[in-house]
Amino acid sequence: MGDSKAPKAYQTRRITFSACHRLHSPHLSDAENAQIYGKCNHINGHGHNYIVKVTLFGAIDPKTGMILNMTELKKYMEEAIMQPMDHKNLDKDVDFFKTRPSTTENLTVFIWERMKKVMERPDLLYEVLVYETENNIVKYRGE
Ligand SMILES: Nc1nc2c(c(=O)[nH]1)N=C([C@H](O)[C@H](O)COP(=O)(O)OP(=O)(O)OP(=O)(O)O)CN2
Ligand SMILES: [Zn+2]
Repeated sequence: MGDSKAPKAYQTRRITFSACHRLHSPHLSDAENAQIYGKCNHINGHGHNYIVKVTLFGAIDPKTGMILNMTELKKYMEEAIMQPMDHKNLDKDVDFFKTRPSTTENLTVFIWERMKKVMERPDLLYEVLVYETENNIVKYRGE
């Protein structure tokens, strides 16, 4: 069976990491920041146990039975997500968030861009889903 006729599937791996941040935009005044972000703008910051789900979409290789070995995906997620963000202060330790607020929306974009850089087959990347809390969830598909 050629690759074009192989069935396609979605493959997801989940990881968690811990980080602290505060919501503060360099594009807004202190008063605007306080008004828009409220308690999340507090100077002391606060922490989250983030959950990230990365989904790939692609053909199931007829020989291996896999889209991508989960061990490879784990390695990519370690490099793209855990190394820069786990147990870090997102605003101070990650350059990406020095020019934009560390919202969950921007986290999904950061993870998407990092995954694209580290993956050997970046065309397989389909979706990045981030739970900031169990109630606050953002997904990004590179649009
Ligand atoms: N659009 C966004 N809005 C908010 C974001 C965000 O990333 N994108 N983030 C925050 C804060 O970082 C904040 O930590 C949210 O915490 P909290 O309000 O405590 O979380 P919950 O909504 O889960 O808490 P409840 O108990 O359900 O109130 C704020 N806004
Ligand atoms: Zn927060």
